[in-house]
Amino acid sequence: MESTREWAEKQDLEDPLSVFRKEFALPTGVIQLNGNSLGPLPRAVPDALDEVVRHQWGEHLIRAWSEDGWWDAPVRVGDRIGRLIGAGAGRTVVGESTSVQLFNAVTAAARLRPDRPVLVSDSTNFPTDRYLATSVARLLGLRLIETPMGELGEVLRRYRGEVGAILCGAVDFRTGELWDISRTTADIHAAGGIAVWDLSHAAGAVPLDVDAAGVDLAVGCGYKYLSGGPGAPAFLYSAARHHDTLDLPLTGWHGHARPFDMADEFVPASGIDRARTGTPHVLSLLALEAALEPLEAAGVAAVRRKSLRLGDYLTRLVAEPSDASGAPGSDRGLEVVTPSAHDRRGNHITLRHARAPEVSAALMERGVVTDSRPPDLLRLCLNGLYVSHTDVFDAVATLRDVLREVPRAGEVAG
Ligand SMILES: Cc1ncc(COP(=O)(O)O)c(C=O)c1O
Ligand SMILES: Nc1c(O)cccc1C(=O)C[C@H](N)C(=O)O
Repeated sequence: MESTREWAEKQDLEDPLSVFRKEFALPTGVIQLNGNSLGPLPRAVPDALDEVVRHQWGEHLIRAWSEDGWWDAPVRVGDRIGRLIGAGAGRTVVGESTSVQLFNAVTAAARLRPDRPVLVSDSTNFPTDRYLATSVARLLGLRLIETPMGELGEVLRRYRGEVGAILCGAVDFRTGELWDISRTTADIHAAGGIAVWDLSHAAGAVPLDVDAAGVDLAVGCGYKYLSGGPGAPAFLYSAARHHDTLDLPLTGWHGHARPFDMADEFVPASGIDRARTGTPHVLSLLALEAALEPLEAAGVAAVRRKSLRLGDYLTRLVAEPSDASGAPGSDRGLEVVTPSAHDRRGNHITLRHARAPEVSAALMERGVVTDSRPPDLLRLCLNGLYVSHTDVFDAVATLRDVLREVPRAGEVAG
């Protein structure tokens, strides 16, 4: 009987991934369901940082750039993230914020199609993506067309021959909807465009194969499913076929072919090294590197399988009668927004409730960490790497308690 806590506990006992939970320093009494915003602290990180700070920086000083591998870290960590997203070696670099890398990638993509006057941007994407696409269009004098992902095909048909860079979000940060990267990229190529994907809500959560999908450029956060910590550097991927012609706007000296020549002119490095910018944020970068270990050991495919099971379990529990009167969950004003099909959803489940911000705040007070997005969306991120069936059971039980107290819009609490 999956509506009992005992059933959930049994699933956890049989779960091969349950060993990975102890790799994270999860606070007692807290259920962490917003790893799509900030992943929890991997236990390996404090010791790794201690080593970097006290030993490498403290004792080796500038020698650490070579002796401790600081110089190579952006590409070394890039290769490790590359393996998680289906990128061959030498195609992914780590550094800067996601926003900076989005600017870098979209500008470079538009420059790969200098004769194309239109830049397309996913209107359902995270705001920073949309703001940056707008800025790139202004800077390069391009016409910006914003479209929801569901209507991209129509836009590509209408502007065929005119579209250059197209910036898409792989997973809708609000609804959790997952888009077909391979098919969409093929459609973009058929229209002569360059596909730039924001993989922030997909990397480390959904099995990806950016090389096989023909993705041109991709960017993603280091602090969500990669658990690299607040402000962890982002990654930038570029297909190898673009490396020689990639004209990135951020021409920092670490991306120079011979940085220590201290030459007058910028000559881009070959390969993905040209996407390096300036001195990397070494502490954050090495924290991210240490954070990757549990995910690498578990494997994205296994984590995804479990996360999908957890998502199915959560939606079934939410739909169950919520009280003795037999009222189904939806009668408490809840609606599941995220598509149920596995190939159409990312790793968070979004519920609609008229008072989502209050519900999320009340859950937080009771130790269930979720978040809400305006105006009425409650997001619950189910990362199979550290979230258990029991967590889901307890979170839904708490949600029911909260819904008894938080009235629907226009309803008096009772
Ligand atoms: C899809 C997406 N892109 C980008 C970002 C953030 O960019 P940055 O790390 O620069 O704040 C987020 C979340 O904050 C996001 O969800
Ligand atoms: N990046 C964040 C931040 O700097 C502060 C608070 C939240 C975030 C997030 O990551 C939000 C997240 N990208 C979202 O999907 O809404």
